Amino acid sequence: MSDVRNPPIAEVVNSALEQTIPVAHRMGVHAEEVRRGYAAATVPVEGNGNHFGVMYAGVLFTVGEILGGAIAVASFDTVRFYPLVKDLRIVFRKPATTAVRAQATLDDAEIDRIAAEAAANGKADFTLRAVLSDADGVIVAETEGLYQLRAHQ
Ligand SMILES: CC(C)(COP(=O)(O)OP(=O)(O)OC[C@H]1O[C@@H](n2cnc3c(N)ncnc32)[C@H](O)[C@@H]1OP(=O)(O)O)[C@@H](O)C(=O)NCCC(=O)NCCSC(=O)Cc1ccccc1
Repeated sequence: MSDVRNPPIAEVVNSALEQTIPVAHRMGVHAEEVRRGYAAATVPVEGNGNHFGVMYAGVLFTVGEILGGAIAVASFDTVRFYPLVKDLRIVFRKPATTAVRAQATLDDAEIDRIAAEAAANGKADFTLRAVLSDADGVIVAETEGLYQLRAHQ
């Protein structure tokens, strides 16, 4: 249940995405569920194809990578800190011919470590792994990103 003053975090993320990363919004990347330690986002196949009729690699990269930002919004103090990505590896396991859903988790102990380290040092690195699945639940790609939570200057 939400109201205008207290929208669900996924709505906050979608609004922020539209404003701050419009290229991802234009792809149709949409945060579906976001809470402390968990983020899931989807992207449609329509408009996101490539030269041999499957989802373009950059679209898969984007829907996986964006979870680092979404999970940070729900898990950390974004008034003091912002997330960035330092490194991201992606494995393309199967061609994606349907909408794709990406999801990632961070456990409580890791969230606490990152928050404490960022508070003490002004920055904290963390690894986030995402799994990308098609409409039949087939894993089409996996990502492993090295992110940093960094204090605003
Ligand atoms: C900051 C760091 C990650 C290095 O960190 P560390 O290894 O811990 O090293 P250290 O802290 O020592 O800093 C080293 C040097 O960097 C300088 N510096 C710091 N900040 C700034 C600044 N703002 N502008 C200019 N310079 C800055 C800092 O002063 C220092 O300079 P110095 O050596 O003293 O002269 C750097 O490699 C970097 O900016 N890489 C590019 C990252 C990038 O562009 N990613 C893609 C965009 S994210 C995205 O789009 C996806 C996304 C969306 C939503 C949510 C999540 C993800």
